[in-house]
Amino acid sequence: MKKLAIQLEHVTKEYKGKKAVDDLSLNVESGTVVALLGPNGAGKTTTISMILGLQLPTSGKVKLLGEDPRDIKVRNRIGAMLQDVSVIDNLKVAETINLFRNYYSNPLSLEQLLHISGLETEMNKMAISLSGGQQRRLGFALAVAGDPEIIFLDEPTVGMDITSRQLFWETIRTMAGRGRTVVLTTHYLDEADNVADRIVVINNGKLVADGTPSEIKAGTTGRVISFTAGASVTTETLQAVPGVANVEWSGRRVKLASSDTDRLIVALIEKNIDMCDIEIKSGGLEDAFQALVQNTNELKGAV
Ligand SMILES: Nc1ncnc2c1ncn2[C@@H]1O[C@H](COP(=O)(O)OP(=O)(O)OP(=O)(O)O)[C@@H](O)[C@H]1O
Repeated sequence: MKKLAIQLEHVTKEYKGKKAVDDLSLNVESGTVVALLGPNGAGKTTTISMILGLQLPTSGKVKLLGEDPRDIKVRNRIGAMLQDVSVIDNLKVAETINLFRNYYSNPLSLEQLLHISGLETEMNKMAISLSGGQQRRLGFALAVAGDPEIIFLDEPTVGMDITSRQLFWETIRTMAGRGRTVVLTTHYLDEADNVADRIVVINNGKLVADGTPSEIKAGTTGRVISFTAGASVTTETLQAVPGVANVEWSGRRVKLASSDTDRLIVALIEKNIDMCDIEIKSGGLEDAFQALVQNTNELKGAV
């Protein structure tokens, strides 16, 4: 069996009585790329910051590489790029990278780090003068400067252009190929689909799905009904149909995600919704995600 890089046992984090993370249990094997998905406020950042030892859980246990995350020996073996990347004033890109390399006993070379962050031509620029996307790439170089065993990336590709994103994901796959564990959050589901070995979906602080991208997509959830709606159909008329929460429009074409498309189509017909060119199919990851989130919100509402 592979070694466990991360262990969460019944972890809960409360802020003023409100649970940001609610009884979350999760094991991550070394060498896996895990994408943590969930809508805004689902608890992804809070989960990562507890795994990193930046926040303590209200209850439950967190282990990183088998140890307490706050243990200094563990901290040297991990790298993190959090949402706000800030750069040091008065230092050039190469100087900033070298400063971080000096913290570690076996850092990657400056050349490697400039290459994987795509910052070779910017190496002599002041870090503060970089664009937002370039600063995130610098943040990535700093996160991996020590050649960490586990890399945490909180929405890493925000602000990056398409070329930078591609280089970035290639680097992540290469690192995973070298046995590194990568935990990332993203709102770009196609990226999670392409890069992750495993997808963990969180909603309202709870785990709602866990599997490979194809397992998540193949689940009973994530089926989609789409149709062209007649002029009388509005978001309000659709939301009055049982089982409809989110209505997605594209011109007159409507898309409804549901865990039970059979029941939903019957309900739409019963309500005399004016529809033509009806299609029912398994959705992509985006659809699976929408349906999972919608289902757990409905369950929460029903409690
Ligand atoms: N320091 C804090 N004090 C009080 N509430 C907090 C604090 N940090 C987070 N929360 C709350 O905990 C919940 C989870 O927040 P968290 O930032 O972990 O979500 P997220 O999934 O990372 O969201 P996003 O996708 O928007 O980054 C939210 O309701 C948030 O308002």
